[in-house]
Order: sequence, then C-alpha cells, then structure tokens
Amino acid sequence: MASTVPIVKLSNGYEIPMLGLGTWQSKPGEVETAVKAAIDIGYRHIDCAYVYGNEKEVGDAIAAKIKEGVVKREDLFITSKLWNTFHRPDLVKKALHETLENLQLKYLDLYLVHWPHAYKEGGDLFPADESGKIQFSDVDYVDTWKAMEPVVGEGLARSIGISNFNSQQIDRLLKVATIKPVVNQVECHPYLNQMKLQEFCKARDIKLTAYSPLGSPDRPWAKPDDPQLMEDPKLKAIANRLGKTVAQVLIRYQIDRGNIVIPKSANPGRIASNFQVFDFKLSQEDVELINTFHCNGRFVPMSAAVGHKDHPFENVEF
Ligand SMILES: NC(=O)C1=CN([C@@H]2O[C@H](COP(=O)(O)OP(=O)(O)OC[C@H]3O[C@@H](n4cnc5c(N)ncnc54)[C@H](OP(=O)(O)O)[C@@H]3O)[C@@H](O)[C@H]2O)C=CC1
Ligand SMILES: CC(=O)C(C)=O
Repeated sequence: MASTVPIVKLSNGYEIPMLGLGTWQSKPGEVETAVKAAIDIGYRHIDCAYVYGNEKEVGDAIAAKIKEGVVKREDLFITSKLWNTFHRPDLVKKALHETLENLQLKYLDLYLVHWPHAYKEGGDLFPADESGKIQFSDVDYVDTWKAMEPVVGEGLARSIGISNFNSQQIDRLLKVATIKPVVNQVECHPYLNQMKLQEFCKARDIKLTAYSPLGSPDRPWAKPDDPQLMEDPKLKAIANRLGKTVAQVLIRYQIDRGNIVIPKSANPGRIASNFQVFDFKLSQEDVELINTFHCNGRFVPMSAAVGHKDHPFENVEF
C-alpha cells in the first residue's frame, strides 16, 4: 500500500520510511492497540527492541493488520535490537531468532546492536550484583558485529546497524566490517542536536535515526526539575507561529535535517497527530534557530553502564 511518508535510501539500497513509531514503554495491554492504530493511520515503520519486553504484542498487531489485508509484510519496515546481554558471538543468532519468533516475522528489515557495551551474559537483562550494580561483560562490539554480519546472508535481517555508537567506535567497527552498518540510532532533539555525529555518519554513508525526539518525558529516571523539551517556550513560540504542535515541530526538525525519526506514543490521538507532518516544512531559518537550542542535554545517559570500557558517552566529544 502506498504511504505518504518520505523514505531514505540506505547504503545497501533498501528504503526506510523517515517516520516510525517508537515502542519503548508502550505497555502490555496498550501496545497492540497502538501499533494497530499506527498502521491504520499510515505508519509503515515500527521501532522495537527485545529489551522493551513487548515484542510479542507488537507482533500480534502486525499479524492482525496483515491478516486483515491492511498491509503486506513487504510494506512494513520493522527494526529490532540486540540487547547487551547477547553480545557474545554465539548468542547473537539465538537472540535474533527469539525476536523474530516474538514478532512473528521471518525477517527483520533492520537489526541493530542496541549499545556498544556488553553486560554479563546468560541471565537477567539487567544483571545486577548484590549492591545493585550492573555486571559488565568485556565482549568486544567488533566481535559482536562479526556475528551480526552472517544474519544478512541467511535472510534473517535485510540490513544491520548500530545504536548509541560514538564516532571512535564507528571508525573502529568500519575497519573490520565486511557489511557496513546502514544506520546509527542515537538520541537526537534540539537540546542534543548531534550535528557533529550526523556529519560524521553522513561522510560514511550511515543514516542517523533520531530517538527520544520529543525529549522522552516518560523516561523512568526523569526528575521533577529536569528540563521538559516539549514545554520549551522558544519551541512553543515556533509551533504557535506555524499553527502546529510542539511535537509536530520536533518531528519535522528531524525530517528537514534528513534524519529518520521514531517518536513513541501509545495514544491513538497522539499517534495520529504525530503523523500530520507532511503538509508543512520548517524553513531553513527555523531549522537554524532550533539548532541554537543545543545545550548538550542528554535524556538517556545510560548511567548504569558508567565505567564500562565501551560506554559510548564517556571521554569522547561525539
Ligand atoms: N536505541 C536506543 O537506545 C533507544 C531507542 N529509543 C526508541 O525511540 C523511541 C522514542 O523515544 P522515547 O524515549 O520513547 O521518547 P519520545 O521522545 O518519543 O517521547 C515519548 C513520550 O512523549 C509522549 N508523546 C508522544 N507524542 C506526544 C504528543 N504529540 N504530545 C505530547 N506528548 C507526546 C508519549 O506519551 P504517550 O505515549 O502517552 O503519547 C511519551 O511519554 C522509543 O520508544 C524507542 O523505540 C528510545 C530510547 C533509546
Ligand atoms: C529505551 C532504550 O532503548 C534504552 C534505554 O536502551
């Protein structure tokens, strides 16, 4: 079925819709309705992850919409991610098979290494010691990547990519990769606009997917005094001037910079309004104005992994 969503071509020739639905924190009991609503509205790109714990329900929604004839499998672009406890090369394919089984799919469109750093394998997804500290694994993401590559030839994922990788980690990976990552999925919004990482990825033909584009207000570690992106008066003024919502401006900000964007909502009304972004465009002046709101404001700092040798946000410019 034709979709109104613009697409970008990945370095391997596959196409990805620039707007997708995020599913982190979409709860069991609501995520199936959300994904069904999204597909009815016209979303064709769904962003999933094993660690979100809801892939089975996302799969139920996809299966229902295919069965109803609303979409065919090939109309959809489904992404999932390899969790940190499955980085050891012998665990990669098993983890992917479990995701495929949950999503009731034969292949993914895109499989990402969720984070560069690995956690202790084999048990809990957040393997903590008695003091509550996450237990790390020293598996090298380069070895994980080598185990990711064969899944493409085996038809289990059309494309593979990375998430939360910094510039140094990307170049280290590219030195050994026989299949290049097509995407780096990273936090991106006006407070953390990723200008340098975007340029860096562009030079290597890696597309950037913007996660937490609305400022992730429902992140579990949010504190009452934290800045609220969607409440920013400067963004509200732009939205009012354009007759749009702040969320629509934030989504359009990514699309107008050439980024893929995956806002999450479990609310059918907001899923619909977040899709109403194809009847306007931000002017170059507005994009440049919003660029000035950058303040290195990261909402997803991955504090639990601070001290890990592969933590992507420590001791690095971008
Ligand atoms: N690779 C990675 O490490 C990560 C990937 N991601 C991916 O990116 C997706 C998006 O990021 P996420 O952190 O969830 O945060 P977002 O920035 O997408 O914000 C989601 C929040 O905004 C609310 N919201 C959505 N639309 C509107 C609207 N129009 N008006 C007001 N509030 C709105 C949602 O509430 P409601 O549901 O009630 O509408 C929810 O609370 C994730 O769901 C996940 O798929 C996210 C973080 C890390
Ligand atoms: C939301 C998510 O993907 C995280 C925190 O890894």
